[in-house]
Amino acid sequence: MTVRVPAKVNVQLAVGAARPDGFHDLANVFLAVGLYDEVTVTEADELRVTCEGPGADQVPLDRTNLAARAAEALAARYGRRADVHIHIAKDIPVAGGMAGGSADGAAALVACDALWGTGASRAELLDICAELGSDVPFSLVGGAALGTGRGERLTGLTVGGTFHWVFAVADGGLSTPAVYGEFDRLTPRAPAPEASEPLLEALRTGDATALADTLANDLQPAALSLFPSLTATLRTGTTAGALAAIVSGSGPTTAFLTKDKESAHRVAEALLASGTCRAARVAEAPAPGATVIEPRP
Ligand SMILES: C[C@@](CO)(OP(=O)(O)O)[C@H](O)COP(=O)(O)OP(=O)(O)OC[C@H]1O[C@@H](n2ccc(N)nc2=O)[C@H](O)[C@@H]1O
Ligand SMILES: Nc1ncnc2c1ncn2[C@@H]1O[C@H](COP(=O)(O)OP(=O)(O)O)[C@@H](O)[C@H]1O
Repeated sequence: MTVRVPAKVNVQLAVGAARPDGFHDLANVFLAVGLYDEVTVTEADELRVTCEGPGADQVPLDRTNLAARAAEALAARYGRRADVHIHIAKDIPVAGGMAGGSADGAAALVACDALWGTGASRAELLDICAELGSDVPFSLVGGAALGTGRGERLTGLTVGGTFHWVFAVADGGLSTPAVYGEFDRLTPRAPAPEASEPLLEALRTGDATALADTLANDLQPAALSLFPSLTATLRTGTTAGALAAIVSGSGPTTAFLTKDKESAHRVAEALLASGTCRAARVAEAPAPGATVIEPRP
């Protein structure tokens, strides 16, 4: 059973003050983008995880892997053993602020559900996703959604067109808790987070210029503080013609919104030539959430 699952970019990430449980309340506008991991699950004697692709050496293969945790959570709920081999074909940058681990968790859950024929409802699967991590429910649904609470409570959003993006993959990663910690240090009195109406309108109408004017990431100053060279990457992309440049989530991947496909390829070439990133990837949005691709439905 093979499931394809997309990466995400946060077109708005409004962050409130730290809560007593250590998490932050968010207004998190997720957009799924067309960079995908593929997770294949097959029956085995015991739970085992393998991984191939860029950054595979940084992916844990033990029970801390989000895909393994997803399989165990579903198995526990249905009183069975999670005896599966999970193979992850990685294309989403690892530790890059594009929710690669969350994507693999959601994909493994959908794959195991289909393999075992559990018949779990969408609501049940979303509950398990929320237990696994704040970003995991969005990886399941894809498209675009507003995440509130710690990001796990989703409201689907309409997207009225295709957006063209470039993602600059940085040399190295950033830890999500470290970036939230730096946010707390830099923002002693964060206001309550609210979704931006003009941004939601730009998504609804599919207007790239309007979306570019409204992109906002409250974690960006913290990511730049921990990874100062990203400033040069952001500048390179806008100089090359991107409509806007932003850090993706907690970073260090940077995201560039462009007018069309041609412009995206020009920006990607300029980013690569500048030497300010390790790789530049072109992708369209929105993309569908975790979907079974093999056996063909
Ligand atoms: C920042 C975002 C933006 O979408 O993603 P990335 O850019 O890292 O992919 C998310 O908020 C990351 O979500 P996710 O990576 O699922 O986080 P979790 O596993 O739930 O939590 C990891 C840690 O991040 C911090 N955390 C996460 C979510 C949240 N609303 N407030 C937090 O403070 C906490 O320190 C927590 O212990
Ligand atoms: N299936 C997985 N793929 C990638 N990373 C994983 C996975 N499971 C757990 N992790 C851990 O999650 C951390 C964050 O990785 P990732 O989800 O790719 O980035 P981000 O949280 O920045 O979006 C990694 O450093 C890794 O230790």
